[in-house]
Amino acid sequence: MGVGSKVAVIGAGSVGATIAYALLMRKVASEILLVDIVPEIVHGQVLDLSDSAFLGSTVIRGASFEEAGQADVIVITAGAKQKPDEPRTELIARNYKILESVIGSMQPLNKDAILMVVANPVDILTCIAQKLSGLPRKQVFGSGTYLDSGRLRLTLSQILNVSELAIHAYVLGEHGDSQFIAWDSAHVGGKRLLDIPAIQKLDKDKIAKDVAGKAYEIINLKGATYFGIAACVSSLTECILLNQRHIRPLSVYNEKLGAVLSMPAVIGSKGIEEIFEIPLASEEQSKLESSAAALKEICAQYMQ
Ligand SMILES: NC(=O)C1=CN([C@@H]2O[C@H](COP(=O)(O)OP(=O)(O)OC[C@H]3O[C@@H](n4cnc5c(N)ncnc54)[C@H](O)[C@@H]3O)[C@@H](O)[C@H]2O)C=CC1
Ligand SMILES: CC(=O)C(=O)O
Repeated sequence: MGVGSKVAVIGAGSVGATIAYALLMRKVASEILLVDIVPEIVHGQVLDLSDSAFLGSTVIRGASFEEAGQADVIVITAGAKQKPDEPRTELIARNYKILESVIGSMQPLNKDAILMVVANPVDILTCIAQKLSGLPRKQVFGSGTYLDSGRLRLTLSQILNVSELAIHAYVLGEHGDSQFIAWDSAHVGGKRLLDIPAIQKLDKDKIAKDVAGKAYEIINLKGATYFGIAACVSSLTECILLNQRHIRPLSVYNEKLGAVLSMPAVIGSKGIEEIFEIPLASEEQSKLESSAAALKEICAQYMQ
């Protein structure tokens, strides 16, 4: 556990509360501060979550926006969620206002805070948060395609019958409809995935479609997704508090493309320590560039 470390979770709905629960179970922070615009939600979630806190020694409590702004790690989940079949980008008008209000209410922010954006559309909101927060860019990133990459690794692990942890394969670009799989750089146990016969005969377009469509499928069935993202955020928080320097596909600013979107990045106690340029096939590079162009344009509209 990061001794004395405080993690603030803004937005105590399904995603915020499940992240708080995952953090409690993972025992990574000393204190979790839960914040929401609706005080009754915070009160109810804190009462419920505190019943699970005996499994660790983390304190969970409600807090003000000002107090949350002084935390070591601030996770922003506040925002509207997708309706069935609604693309994430359609949330931008509603969630831009919420993000502006949340960041404004937390000012002045702890200058060393790491701000992790989870609310959607995560790439565009991260781009806006980098500007509004006033923090250095390396301290502000989004959960990006870490969740999508986990969905891909789960599928591949079932095909190859090996642990997900043995598979190094990324979904990159937008955490949304224009995402793509970086097949060319993917490997398992030191072997290129594309050299393995079981992978060669796969319908890769179908895999990409299923991975990108998994959130839609879950939302159609039960209204929201929250367990997968909670696992990702609790793991990223641990990585920050313990300076683990794992490489994760996260929404980060790409200098060359002038846009925020997912690339593999080293994450540690100072936030994004380095962005990893990985080899992409020419078709993958084109997909990355067109994702970047679309995201850059939307972000620019909100930055004027
Ligand atoms: N990046 C990712 O991979 C994922 C992102 N999400 C996104 O997370 C967001 C939250 O989803 P859910 O928790 O399911 O929604 P939810 O509706 O259950 O919770 C949202 C919470 O935000 C609160 N809120 C609204 N305005 C606020 C403000 N100004 N300040 C503080 N709190 C405010 C609401 O009161 C509500 O409690 C959505 O944008 C969703 O699309 C969800 C799953 C995965
Ligand atoms: C909702 C969302 O962004 C996801 O589950 O991927």
